[in-house]
Amino acid sequence: MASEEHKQLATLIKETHNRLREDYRKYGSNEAWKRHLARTDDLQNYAVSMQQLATNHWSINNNINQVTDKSNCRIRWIKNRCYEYFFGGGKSKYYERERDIIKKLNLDDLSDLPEESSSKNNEVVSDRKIKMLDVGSCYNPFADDENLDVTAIDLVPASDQVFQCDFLNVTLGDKTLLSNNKKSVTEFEKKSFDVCIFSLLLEYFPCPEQRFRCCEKAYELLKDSGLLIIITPDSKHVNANAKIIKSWRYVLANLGFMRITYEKLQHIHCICYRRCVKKDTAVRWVTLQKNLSVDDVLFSSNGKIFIPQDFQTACVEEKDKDKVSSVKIAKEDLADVFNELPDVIDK
Ligand SMILES: C[S@@+](CC[C@H](N)C(=O)[O-])C[C@H]1O[C@@H](n2cnc3c(N)ncnc32)[C@H](O)[C@@H]1O
Repeated sequence: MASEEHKQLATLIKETHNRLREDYRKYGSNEAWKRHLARTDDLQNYAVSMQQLATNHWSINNNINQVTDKSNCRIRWIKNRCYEYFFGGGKSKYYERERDIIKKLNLDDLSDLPEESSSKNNEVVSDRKIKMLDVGSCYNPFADDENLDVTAIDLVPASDQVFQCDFLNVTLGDKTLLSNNKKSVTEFEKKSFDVCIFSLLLEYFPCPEQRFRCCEKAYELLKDSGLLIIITPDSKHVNANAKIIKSWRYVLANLGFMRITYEKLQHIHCICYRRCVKKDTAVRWVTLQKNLSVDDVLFSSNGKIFIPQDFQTACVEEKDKDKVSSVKIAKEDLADVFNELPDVIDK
């Protein structure tokens, strides 16, 4: 049973999400986002509540005896995948796989993809820390890991270790620049991160295009062979929203990301996408999909990342509405999912 305080914190988070979605329906994405950013007190309260829920309530409620698999939480899951990939040979494995695909398809010559040993793209990260960008970090849950060099950003940071930054609107360029007071990031250097984390981030946005824009930005910011790791809440059975998860794979493959790991834990989907050195290698997966219905909005709207909540609102464009009936979506409110995350949080 959730405590009174727990319920209050979750309610505040729900209300923030609901207000943003309501504004999106009324005013469209740009105006809704502007109004959202102007509610500075609400955002500050959201940041404090989110941090308290994650670090006090969810971790206290997390009955360790019931958690047989210690990786059954998002922060640990993310760290484990990073270690496997960057320190445990995963990066070389997928690099070689990409070379094989290119050879097989004669997509290109291999001059940009040299043999593993001499490859800069494939440099092993063992002699340095993994350079991580944690977007929507809130309180920097990765701060204590000595193998990670973390840049944590949030709209409204809950900790001094987190830079203020609106990822949707931040400029990407030749170098990373901070504001004069060193509290905000004003520009990010392209291709400068090994891994980019979206943990419980994408569903914050009410609009499919905004989620896509975040993924595009991650693509620009990652080095070749870098990882985008997405954690998204869903307490339903793995099959309930499988079609949506497949559509993410489809849309992100068209961007140049190859899905390399997928796991459904009790309350979350956990996914790793690898930024291919050659975009064509990722796009190949799309061309191999024979049974996708092009009439289905999930697979016909490039430039959009859908979540189940989109189909309970007026968020789908008028012209796409007929197609939505083919999508079986679990009726669920995102905000409720935040009440159900005890096993996801690890301290
Ligand atoms: C549900 S919280 C997740 C916090 C943390 N990543 C975790 O897993 O516990 C979502 C966070 O994303 C932040 N956020 C939303 N939109 C953002 C944006 N455009 N740029 C940066 N942060 C954003 C919010 O302020 C909020 O702190």
